[in-house]
Amino acid sequence: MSKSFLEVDGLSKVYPDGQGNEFTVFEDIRFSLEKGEFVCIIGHSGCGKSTILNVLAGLDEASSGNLVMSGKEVIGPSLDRGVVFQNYSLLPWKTTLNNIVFAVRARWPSWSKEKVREHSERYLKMVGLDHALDRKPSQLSGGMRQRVSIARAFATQPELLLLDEPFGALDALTRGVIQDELVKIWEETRQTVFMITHDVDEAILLSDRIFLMSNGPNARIAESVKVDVPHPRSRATIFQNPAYHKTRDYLVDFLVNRSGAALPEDDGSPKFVEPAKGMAKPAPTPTEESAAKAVNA
Ligand SMILES: Nc1ncnc2c1ncn2[C@@H]1O[C@H](COP(=O)(O)OP(=O)(O)OP(=O)(O)O)[C@@H](O)[C@H]1O
Repeated sequence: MSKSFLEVDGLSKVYPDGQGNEFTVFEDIRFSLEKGEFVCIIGHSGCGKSTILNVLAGLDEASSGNLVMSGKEVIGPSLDRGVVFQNYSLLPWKTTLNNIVFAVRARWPSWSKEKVREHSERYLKMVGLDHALDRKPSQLSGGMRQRVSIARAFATQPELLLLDEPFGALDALTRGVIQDELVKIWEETRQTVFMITHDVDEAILLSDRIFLMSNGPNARIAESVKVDVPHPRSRATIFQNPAYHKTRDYLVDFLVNRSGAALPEDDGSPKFVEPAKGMAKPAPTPTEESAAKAVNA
């Protein structure tokens, strides 16, 4: 059987609850990613999204389970996995360009100075920052800093890019502009991305698939939702596609009505659903009996 690029098998995270008992944040998390896929994960606060991302990054350890990328077990952090957090972590004493150069040089130590510079500039151009190469982070807006962080992460071409709510701290207008830039840079590079977001529209704009997590404790990745909207996508036109609305309705219904009790398949893998082909799980129509119970409750 052919293996996927990334295989996550039976991951769980358990903390002591401070009263001598254990608290299971999530359990039996199973999923796979294919090379070049963009997958977002959505779930209510506290279900364990950041913990899963940190485990993928090698910055945290799972209590149990396996993680295999390109046939090799993932242990500890590596340049093969790049991370962008909500709060940009640029080196304040270096210019925009040199923040990228620093990372590119670490990734390819044998490259010439010219090649490193040309490569770094190309990625800054992709996020519209070629006019700000010589500015220090303190001379950039929050949105510009986050664009540098994204350019830096893509420029080092990690096998897997992990984005933890990268736009969470930005205002809605800036967020929209950078979402379009992220679409553009991903269209050009087609890197494999795993991203956390709380924004349903952002997830649909960016993803090939969206993982839906049930609420914690004992959270699971219950569903894998296909986003059947052709690439290239743009914020300005995506809402014209009927698949966008069907997918959106499906996600909102999950988050509002179903995330408390949603379960994956019996083998632990997420249920695969394609909302564009019709609501895979319509809300149950109330029967006379259930309606009477609801009225009398
Ligand atoms: N060091 C720790 N000790 C005990 N519990 C922890 C620790 N770190 C995280 N947790 C708990 O693990 C759970 C998952 O946290 P995590 O940050 O992964 O959730 P999340 O889904 O990313 O949340 P949010 O959407 O709010 O960012 C939370 O209930 C949190 O309180």
